[in-house]
Amino acid sequence: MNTSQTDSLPRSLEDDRPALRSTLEGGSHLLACLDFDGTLAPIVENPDEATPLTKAEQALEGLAADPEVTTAIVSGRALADVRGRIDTPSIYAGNHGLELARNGSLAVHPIARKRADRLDTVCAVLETVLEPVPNVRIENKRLTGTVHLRSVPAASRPVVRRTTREIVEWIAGDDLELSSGKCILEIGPSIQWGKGDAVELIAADLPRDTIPVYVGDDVTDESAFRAVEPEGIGVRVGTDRSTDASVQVRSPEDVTAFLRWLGSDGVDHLE
Ligand SMILES: O=P(O)(O)OC[C@H]1O[C@H](O[C@H]2O[C@H](CO)[C@@H](O)[C@H](O)[C@H]2O)[C@H](O)[C@@H](O)[C@@H]1O
Repeated sequence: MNTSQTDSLPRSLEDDRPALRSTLEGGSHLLACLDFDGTLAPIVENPDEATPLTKAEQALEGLAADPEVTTAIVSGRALADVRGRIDTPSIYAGNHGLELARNGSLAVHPIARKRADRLDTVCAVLETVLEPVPNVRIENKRLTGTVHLRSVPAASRPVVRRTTREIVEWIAGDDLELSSGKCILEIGPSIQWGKGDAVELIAADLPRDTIPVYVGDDVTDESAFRAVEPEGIGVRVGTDRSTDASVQVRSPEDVTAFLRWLGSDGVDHLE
């Protein structure tokens, strides 16, 4: 990266500096995979208003300009949605890894594609049935769906959870399943496929001694941490629960500082 100065690591990562350097020394290329909400973009009440921090975007642009670095966004959002919010990386995985755009082509998980009509029906029925609940929001992402609870009054949340579970079971049986995230219920195909699988696919195209780095904040990011560790570096945003990431930072501001450090001091340690 063309930077004349070395940036500092976030204070919470200072103790990890020797381990980070020695991991990077093992490779000649870096794969930097970033989650979007809660990682590059602070969590906000209205999902339509999520925007990356300007400095985070700039730090990512700096990394992406380095020929020794490949950057990717790996998001729970629909691919087209997240791509419209940040356009720096060359690779995008959307819907928790069920769709992957790279090298000018788009791959969609075949089972997720087959179950998309059922997902669409579930979302349409939920729109109608949950309509009386104040501020509930159904995000139909074509391959997965999200029921947003953040603005729903606490007293109404149990009924939203129960109704969603019943409707998914009634319409899709075992073909779709429910999981949870930050104030959301996620509805998706019941298959063993997640962000970690997408990260492995992306890494398989890169030089063998690529060091994979994954930064994320939510439950679906855990499979990606497991995919990159221990040869690479998993960075969890948040300190409120246990994680398979080996390092933790507190906020998207810390992620920005980490990305800046990676682009200056970090890449200098690659072979
Ligand atoms: O994997 P990600 O890129 O982090 O996407 C996970 C979900 O992010 C979005 O929801 C979350 O962010 C919203 C905006 O800050 C917030 O209102 C919501 O409570 C969070 O859960 C997105 O809307 C979902 O589709 C993604 O699955």
